[in-house]
Amino acid sequence: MARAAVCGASVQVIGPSTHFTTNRSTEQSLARYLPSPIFSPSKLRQSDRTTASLVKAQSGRQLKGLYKVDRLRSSTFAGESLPAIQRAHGGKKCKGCRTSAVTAAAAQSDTAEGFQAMTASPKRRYYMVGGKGGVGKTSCAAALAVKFANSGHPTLVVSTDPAHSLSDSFAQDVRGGTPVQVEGTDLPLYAMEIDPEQAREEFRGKAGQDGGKGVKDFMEGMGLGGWVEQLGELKLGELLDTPPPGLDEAVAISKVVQFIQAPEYQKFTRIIFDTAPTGHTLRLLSLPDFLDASIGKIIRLRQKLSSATAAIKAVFGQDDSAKGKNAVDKLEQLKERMLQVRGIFRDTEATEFVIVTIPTVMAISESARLRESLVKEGVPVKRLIVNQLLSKTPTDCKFCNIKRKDQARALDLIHTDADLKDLNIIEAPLFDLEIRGVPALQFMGDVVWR
Ligand SMILES: Nc1ncnc2c1ncn2[C@@H]1O[C@H](COP(=O)(O)OP(=O)(O)OP(=O)(O)O)[C@@H](O)[C@H]1O
Repeated sequence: MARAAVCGASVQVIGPSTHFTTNRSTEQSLARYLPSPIFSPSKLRQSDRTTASLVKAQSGRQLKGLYKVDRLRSSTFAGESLPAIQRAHGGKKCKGCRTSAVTAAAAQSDTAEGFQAMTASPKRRYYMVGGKGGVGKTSCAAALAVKFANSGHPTLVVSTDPAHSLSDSFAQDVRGGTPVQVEGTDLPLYAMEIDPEQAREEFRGKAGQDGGKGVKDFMEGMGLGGWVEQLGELKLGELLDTPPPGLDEAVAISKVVQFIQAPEYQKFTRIIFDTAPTGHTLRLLSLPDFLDASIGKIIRLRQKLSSATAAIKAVFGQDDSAKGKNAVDKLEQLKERMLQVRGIFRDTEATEFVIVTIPTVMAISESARLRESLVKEGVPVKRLIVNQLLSKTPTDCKFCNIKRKDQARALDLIHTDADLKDLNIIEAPLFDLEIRGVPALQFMGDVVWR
């Protein structure tokens, strides 16, 4: 993961109807999300002491006292700098950076559905958060999960990205493939990372060990060469032994679907998927159709050949035949679940894909391609989060001013891009500390999701 950027000593968020302005650093503002017991005066710096009274005055749900200020401080804070910023300032701290305001304008259009509307329905809703690698998908997904849980919705956030960072984001181990209650809070908040290797194992069959060659030879021998081409497309062996990119995630998501249909998980009314970077997601989207067509062919073929048991034995041997059947059965199961996944993806009532980007031409171009593909696949998209934005107010920091102009140009691109301009654009600031742990996520959630 990239280190969080640090330029900007205060946070100012301006929305159409709400104004949240503070002259404190993110770290200080964040202190209000911490439980009062941790504010032992001896442990606090002067700046924290001033916010301690704020915390005490806070009403509502309190986080359990697991997240100490020291722990929050272990990451990156204002005063440290990104190497590039340091270089721009000859290795010295930048006064301009320290005094500039990070501004997030939650520029929601009048027709856009705000967070309140997102929480309104008691029915289960799915949110898929995706975009280019490293833009802040996990942070936005986890922050949304905390926010939903905070608004009373039992929430499950699931990472289906084979390179997980949900555990890092919550600063807690949520690996293991089953929902784990998030510590440090009494919120109805659960998280899980799917172990791709474990999921893959479940679908790995012996029939794939020969790369599917036995199946092809057999079919050619049966005068069914025409099917071989189509089977070649399926790459049965690869599918089972070395799954193509996207299959891990498909298996992972289908596992989640299986999970959330179980009675004990019916309680979750908000389910958030922290998805893999764009390329994976696009392949994943086309997988249900691919599996449907390819596995469908195999299944039909099996039906046609059911009388040819002896010939099957000749190719696979008694045992291998059984294993081959088992593998195909597993694929059939996978196909069924993938069809359910596709159903969820395309359910405009229940599902929304949230694209996260950063204000760079490359990330925006990728977001536009993602949106285009999502439209083609019939996946509903309403929102685009533009993350890590610098304040729009010029300061005496030369580097920041150049960067700011660069970001403004990138933002203009969004507003004119045919694939993106109709989306509800949510502008999220670049915070001056790394977003990590429940209090930080809660802080981010309150800024981004409004
Ligand atoms: N608005 C922000 N301000 C400051 N830091 C941020 C912001 N958004 C994300 N970060 C930080 O950027 C890093 C990458 O974020 P995150 O893991 O959420 O990205 P990702 O898109 O999920 O990455 P990957 O594609 O690797 O899964 C983390 O250290 C996170 O704390």
